[in-house]
Amino acid sequence: MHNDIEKILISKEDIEAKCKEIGAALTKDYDGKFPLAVGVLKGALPFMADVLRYTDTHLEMDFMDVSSYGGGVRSSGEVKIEKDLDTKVEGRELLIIEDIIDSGLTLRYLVDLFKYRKANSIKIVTLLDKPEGRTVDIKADLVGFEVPNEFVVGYGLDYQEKYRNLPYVGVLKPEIYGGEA
Ligand SMILES: O=P(O)(O)OC[C@H]1O[C@H](OP(=O)(O)OP(=O)(O)O)[C@H](O)[C@@H]1O
Ligand code: HPA
Ligand SMILES: [Mg+2]
Repeated sequence: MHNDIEKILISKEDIEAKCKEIGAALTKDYDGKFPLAVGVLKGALPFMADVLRYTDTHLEMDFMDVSSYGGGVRSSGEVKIEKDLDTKVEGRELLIIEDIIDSGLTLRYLVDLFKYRKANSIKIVTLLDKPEGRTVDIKADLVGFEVPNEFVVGYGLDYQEKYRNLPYVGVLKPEIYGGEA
C-alpha cells in the first residue's frame, strides 16, 4: 500500500500533535456542556476517534453516513444520506467532525439540515481544509491543516475505498489514479 504513495503531506506525528491541540481547544469550548459529536462517515472515523480521545468533557457520539464522491476524485454534486443520526438534534450543541472540506457541498448540506432540525449551536472541526476546492461558502471553526488542490488519501480519506487505513495523509502516484486526477 505504501508503495502507491508519491509523497507524504502530513506525517503521523504531526496528526497526533494536532489532535492533542484540537482536543484541548474542544475541552475548553464545551466545558460544562454535553455536546453531540457527529462523525461524518466514513472518512471522519480515524480523526474522530483520535481527537475525542483528547477531549476531556462529557459528550455523546453519533454518526451520519453521507457520500457524494462515489469512489472517484470528483464530487457528484449530490449529497446522499446513507445513514441518518439516531439522536434528536433539537436544542443540542452539535460538533460536526470531518476529515476534509473540499467543495464544501457535504458540510453545507449537513449544516442546513441541522439548522432545520433546530440545533442550538453548530461547530465544525475538520482535519483538512482544501480552500481552492470550494464551490460553496462554508468555513470550519477549527482546522487541522490546509492542503493544496490535489486529491489526498490516508487517515480516513479514500480513493476507490482504499487507503483509509494509512496513518498519514499523502498523494498517490499519478499512475494509480488512472488519469482521473
Ligand atoms: O467538501 P466536499 O467536496 O463535499 O468533500 C468532502 C467530503 O467528501 C468525502 O466524503 P465522501 O463523499 O467521499 O464519502 P466517504 O467519507 O465515505 O469517503 C469526505 O470524507 C468529506 O465528507
Ligand atoms: O482530496 C480528497 N481525497 C479523498 N476524498 C475526498 N473527498 C473530497 N476531497 C477529497
Ligand atoms: Mg470518499
